[in-house]
Amino acid sequence: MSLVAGIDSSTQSCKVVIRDAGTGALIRQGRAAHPDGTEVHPDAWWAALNQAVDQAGGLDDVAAASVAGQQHGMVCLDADGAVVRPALLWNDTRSAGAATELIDDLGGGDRGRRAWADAVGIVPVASFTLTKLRWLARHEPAEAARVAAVCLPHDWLTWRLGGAHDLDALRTDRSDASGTLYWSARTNEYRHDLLELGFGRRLAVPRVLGPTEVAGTLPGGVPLGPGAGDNAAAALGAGARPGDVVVSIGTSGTVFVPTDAAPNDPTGTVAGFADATGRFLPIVVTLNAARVLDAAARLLGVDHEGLSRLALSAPAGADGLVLVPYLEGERTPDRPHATGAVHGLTLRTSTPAHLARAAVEGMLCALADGLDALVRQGARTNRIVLVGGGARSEAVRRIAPEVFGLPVLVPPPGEYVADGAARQAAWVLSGGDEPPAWSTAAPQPYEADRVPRIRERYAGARDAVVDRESR
Ligand SMILES: Nc1ncnc2c1ncn2[C@@H]1O[C@H](COP(=O)(O)OP(=O)(O)O)[C@@H](O)[C@H]1O
Ligand SMILES: O=C(CO)[C@@H](O)[C@H](O)COP(=O)(O)O
Repeated sequence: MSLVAGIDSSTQSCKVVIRDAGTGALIRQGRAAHPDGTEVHPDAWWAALNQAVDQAGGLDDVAAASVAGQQHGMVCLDADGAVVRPALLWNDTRSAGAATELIDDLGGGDRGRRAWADAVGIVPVASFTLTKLRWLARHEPAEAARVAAVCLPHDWLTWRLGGAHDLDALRTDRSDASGTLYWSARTNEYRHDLLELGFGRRLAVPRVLGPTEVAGTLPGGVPLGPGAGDNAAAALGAGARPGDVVVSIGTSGTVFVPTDAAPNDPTGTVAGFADATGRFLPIVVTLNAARVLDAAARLLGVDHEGLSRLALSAPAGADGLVLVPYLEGERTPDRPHATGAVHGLTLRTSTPAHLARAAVEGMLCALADGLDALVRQGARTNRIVLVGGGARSEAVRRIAPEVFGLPVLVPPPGEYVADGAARQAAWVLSGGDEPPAWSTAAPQPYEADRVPRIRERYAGARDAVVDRESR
């Protein structure tokens, strides 16, 4: 029996799974927390990775390993390979102004957005790496002057695992490269000109590998796969089939479908990422998902189970109470400075149950808006596959079909991003055109009639929010 390791360095924690390369059976696992905040030194990810690997019984007996991770985070290295400053993460919105400037640089407004979508398949918002590089160049010129190379969280961790020091040894994969604004999933090429436009000069960047190319080796010669962005890895781990829309409720909320054709959405709502199999991954991402539930539970003084029970005890639509979930600002829609809001308070709706229900519905409505955008881009949508920490909530599982209007399948709770990385590692070993077929446990189906008034009421409320107070 050969074993493979899959690692997910996500926003809140690092998760490691060790699986049988042939069958996919779970053998061991581990996890360790990451620090809070939207600016994190990569050394903290390295420490968590080592802790999670130790908890998973080490990597001495694995035949291959791959790292997946949160996308877009700006990891800047100097000429000696040292980290220049803590990484700005995907959910750090300080570069919102830089995103607007980059759109202006290519003609401004709709023209600028279309130019970016045509060039690299995505339109600048604060999440994407190049906006962070522009922010760095403008606000920290001394640090910017030291930067010799830029890479992403999963690239850096793969490089460290391989014991490399040389910037030439940096590797990435198509899925993560496609979220930078300086690599095109459609042409499979870097746009060094756009990197220079954003940062002011060219930088070394990782070589972009195909789905089963080797990115380095662990001590002892064990191959490291190319890795992937977390959503592409989740698609691989959840075994999404044509017509399956994956909805992941983690720190971010994501809605995506693997496709053969590159999407092109000049509004920027649908990002044209690549997947981890050589295809594409049209995706809509929100900044507010599981943490909205965390916040609602905190506000109501209950745990997740309590929140779920409360939400399910209120009527569908919460008698008109609507929670707009922009607690971290928002990326889709592009409202980086927005705050959340509660609308429809009456004596009747002023109960913990109504608020709990409104929190679940509001978070899901934002994702359902994303699903509509994917459909406008031609996505086939037969059913929802619900994953991520928030999918553990019974209320989320039962309310999701009412909001999405599609059957919802919930695979057994698991670490689908780490599983996708493990499956990629097994694919590196097996070779061939397709990843190994792993048998998966049957998902739990959830069906309910669509309740149109939930989304209608949300649509009437979602723009009525105020911006964050400037600090
Ligand atoms: N039963 C539950 N109900 C609602 N949310 C949950 C539940 N269990 C975990 N979560 C939340 O899920 C989030 C973690 O999910 P995860 O997918 O691991 O996130 P990430 O990949 O962004 O680190 C946390 O915010 C956690 O509080
Ligand atoms: O920004 C994106 C994708 O565009 C996020 O998916 C991040 O990659 C982090 O995801 P989680 O840690 O919430 O899974």
